[in-house]
Amino acid sequence: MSISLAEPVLDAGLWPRSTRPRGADLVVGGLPAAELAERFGTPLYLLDERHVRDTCRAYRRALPGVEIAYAAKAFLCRGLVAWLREEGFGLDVCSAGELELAALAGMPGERVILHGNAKSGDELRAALRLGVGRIVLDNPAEIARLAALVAPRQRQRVMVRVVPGIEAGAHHAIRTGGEDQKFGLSIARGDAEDAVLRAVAQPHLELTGLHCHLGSQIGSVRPWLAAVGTLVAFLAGLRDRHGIVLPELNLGGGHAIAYRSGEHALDIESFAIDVRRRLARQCALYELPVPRLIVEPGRAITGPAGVALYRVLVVKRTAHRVFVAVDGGMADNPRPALYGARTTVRLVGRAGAPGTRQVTVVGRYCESGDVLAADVELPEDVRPGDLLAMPAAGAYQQSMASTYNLVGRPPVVAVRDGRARVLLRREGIADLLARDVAE
Ligand SMILES: Cc1ncc(COP(=O)(O)O)c(C=O)c1O
Ligand SMILES: N[C@@H](CCCC[NH3+])C(=O)O
Repeated sequence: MSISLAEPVLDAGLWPRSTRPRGADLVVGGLPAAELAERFGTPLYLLDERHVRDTCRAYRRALPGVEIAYAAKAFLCRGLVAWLREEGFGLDVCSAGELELAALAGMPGERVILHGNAKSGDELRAALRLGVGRIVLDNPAEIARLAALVAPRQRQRVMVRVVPGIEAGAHHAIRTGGEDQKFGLSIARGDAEDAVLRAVAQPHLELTGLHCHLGSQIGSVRPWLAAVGTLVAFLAGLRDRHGIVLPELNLGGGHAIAYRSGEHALDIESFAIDVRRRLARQCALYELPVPRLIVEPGRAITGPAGVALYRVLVVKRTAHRVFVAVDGGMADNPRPALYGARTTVRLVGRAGAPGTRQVTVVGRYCESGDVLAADVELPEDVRPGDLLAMPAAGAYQQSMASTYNLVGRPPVVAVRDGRARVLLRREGIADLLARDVAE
């Protein structure tokens, strides 16, 4: 049986859980996509609040006793931080901007973890002022710099980011566990051990443990199991050689989600069971106390809860392909251009012709590489004015958006139980011009 994309069939793993077909439209968070596009304009990003909250609860159920810090770089705004705070999550931040927003949104400082391979003095000072739970040290010089900033009677908790020498992640640009990259300190070269010794020698720093982040969009538990092996062996070495026993282990994020039919998200329950079992076994082997775990998922929390809506402006046939040009593109979603990322596209708001044609969905920006979805099937009568929806749009799209060509960034609207609430408003030309202060 052949199924046309115009028919109301949904791949349940791709769209926010509240998504339902209604005629030719999709209803998300109880609201028809076409109506939301009319009301808020396009491009438009929707975020299903219940989906975010349900995912947080699934993580907490799967990982009792584990500290979970959402990676703010995936997407951040005050409304989201309020949901995360209520769901018992912390926040992983990597800039003074993310840090200040977290504080403004009422995230308790002790639940915040500051990262960064090149933190500025202002960022370190802001972290100390706001009382962040942990600062993750990424290079030896930072250890003395931070220690010098801590007030005389204060003690700042820190972790050391280590490189376990494990390659994992969907694209070379988002792999951070291998030896040849800018983040962290190599265990194999002895850099990590040197940093641990420097950190424990600082009376104003309290070293609580190790951090490692292998990469992003990792679909199998295996790389983390390998990392646990390496990290526990290193912990045992620290104890044997220096009498240092560290009580915490932060395994970072990187949990994969599905962008297209047939792709699988990382199974968080298997992750929880397998990682904890491996950790317990390795620690027993070395007679080490089992460290308390921390994880930092970003994409897995907000990615699947998001939908991007675009309006078709132009359909152009060339000798090579049919281009469907929409009113957004690489500035609001740079992932296809940066990582060759592939996504799903669906016509919404009207029933298309039963037959499909292969098209390339492109953006409106002045780059030939501004391709949102190459070689996808859409109804053969796709035309200007049509509305296209793309799922799994809640992470690393808005947060990496730019104002290229002086086009403002789209709004983000939370949907829940038939109600819509603007989280981030559309950036207008006045916003863009306001930065330009020279006469
Ligand atoms: C230190 C750290 N933690 C967590 C994450 C979150 O990654 P993801 O959104 O893939 O879960 C990242 C980004 O890859 C990171 O650099
Ligand atoms: N921006 C990347 C993820 C980077 C994670 C950074 N540590 C993506 O869209 O896949």
